[in-house]
Order: sequence, then structure tokens, then C-alpha cells
Amino acid sequence: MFAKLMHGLAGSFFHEDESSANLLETRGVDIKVEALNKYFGETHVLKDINLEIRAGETFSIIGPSGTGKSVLLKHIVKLESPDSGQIFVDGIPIFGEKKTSARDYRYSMVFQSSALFNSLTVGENVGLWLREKRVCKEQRIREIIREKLDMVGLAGKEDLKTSELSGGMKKRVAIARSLAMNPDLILYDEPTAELDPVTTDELANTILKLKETTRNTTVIVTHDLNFALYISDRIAMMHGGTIVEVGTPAEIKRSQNPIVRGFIYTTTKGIRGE
Ligand SMILES: Nc1ncnc2c1ncn2[C@@H]1O[C@H](COP(=O)(O)OP(=O)(O)OP(=O)(O)O)[C@@H](O)[C@H]1O
Repeated sequence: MFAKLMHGLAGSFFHEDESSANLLETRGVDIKVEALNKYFGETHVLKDINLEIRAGETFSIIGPSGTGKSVLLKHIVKLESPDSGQIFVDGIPIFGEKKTSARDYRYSMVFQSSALFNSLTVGENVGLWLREKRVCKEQRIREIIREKLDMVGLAGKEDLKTSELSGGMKKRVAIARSLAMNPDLILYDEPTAELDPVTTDELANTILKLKETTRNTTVIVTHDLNFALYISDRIAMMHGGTIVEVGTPAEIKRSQNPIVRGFIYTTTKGIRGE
């Protein structure tokens, strides 16, 4: 677990030996959540969740605090296991009897806190997983670090100290680190928390731009409705441990579901008196 957290929770769904990772190939994976239930003691936190996330899409899970968004995300990366139900990655179940797959499915999570090592430089943080797993030669690792930093708008910043970066830059370094393993699935937990509106906007554009060059599936958990509406192909709204609506940003905005309308109203109230 600690090793996984060190790399921003990077791993493979079905392969233990990541040194054999094929870094050239990235393919979006589809995820199917089927009748998922989770209890913490007496509390029923996930209530019969059914959800399909399509290969290559940017999918956001929105909703108020405490509704189970993060718990659902943790199930997708196997940090939690369900009391009942299943999650399928490209049709293969991830819980229960150990399954093997000819293909390596890599995932990587970008944490709210960015979870970088302050004692390391930007480049060292980005290259951590590649060096530890020795997936390629040092010269190629340096090229990958440059390439990934370029993708998040931080070209030439590899020698900067991580401790000296702004919150927005740290977030972008954390994304570059996640991209280093060419994940088929990238997950973001509250990516805009603690960011100001301008930095949030830059981050949204970075994520959108990444989608032009990577084919991975992107799953985002956020309270930030505007951010989700701007960057997502589809959005699921969670409330009280259930999914109350799934749709495109336009469909979510037009939704007549009172819970969705209430969430939109409270987050976009406008100016009092106008
Ligand atoms: N390990 C745990 N043990 C006990 N209860 C937990 C655990 N993890 C989460 N919970 C509870 O599950 C519920 C859902 O939590 P979760 O973190 O998924 O909410 P969320 O929708 O992501 O909200 P937030 O945005 O505030 O994190 C909460 O009531 C929380 O207290």
C-alpha cells in the first residue's frame, strides 16, 4: 500500500509485475459498476450502485459532501472492497477470485493533496515510479519526464524544488507523475480543492488538452459543478449513497430531478438582490 501511495496510487488491475509494463500502449478502459453495496458498521454508504463509464471518456462524479463519491472511487482502484456487487474493467471482474488478463491495465490516481515528495525535485517526483520499477533505461526515463512535464505545461521545470511550487503547479506535477506510467485509467480526487478560480480554469484546460493526446479513461470526483460541466463528457450525480442522475453536461443542466436542480441552485445562486 505505501509503495502505491508513494506513486500517487499507481498500479495494475491484473498484473503484479509492473516491470513488464508496455509503456507504448495506452487504451481507455471501460468500467462497469454492478449492484455495488458498501457498509461501514451500520452505515450503508454505497447503495446498489450501477454505473457504466465508457472507454476514453471523461466522467465526473459530483454531489455534496459525505454522499459516498470518494468511497466509490476507492472501490474502482481496489482501496476498498464491496460487501456485495462487482466492478468490471473491460468486462473482467476486479474483486473475488484472482483473474488474469493478457493485457496490462494501468491506473493512476491524482490525490487532492497532490502527495508529492517535497525533498525531491519536480523531475524526480515525475520519474519516481519509472525508476523504482526499472521499466526502462535512464535516458528514456529522462525523456519521459520531459515529455510529461511538457504535456501539463511545465516544460523545463524538472530541476525546480517541489516545496517551492504553487498549489496549481503541484497539481500539474502530480498529473505528470500519474501520466509517467501511461495509465489506461486516470482518476482525480477533488482536483480543484484548495485552488483559486484562475488556477482551477488552467487545470481544466490542462486536463482537456491532455485528452487530445492520451486515449485513457478519466474519472473525476468533485464538488465543483462548473468544473465538471466544463470538462466532462458525462456526469453522475450522487446523493445519499445512490446515483440519482447520469447524463451529458447539457442533460445535467436541463435535469428536472429535484436533487440535481437543488445542487445546481445552491452552487450557482448568483448575486443576492439581482
Ligand atoms: N473508512 C471509513 N470508515 C467509516 N466510515 C467511512 C469511511 N470512509 C468513508 N466513510 C463514511 O462514508 C460516507 C461517505 O464518505 P465519502 O468520503 O465517500 O463522501 P464524499 O461524497 O466523497 O464526500 P467528501 O467530498 O466530503 O469527501 C461518509 O459518511 C464517511 O464518513
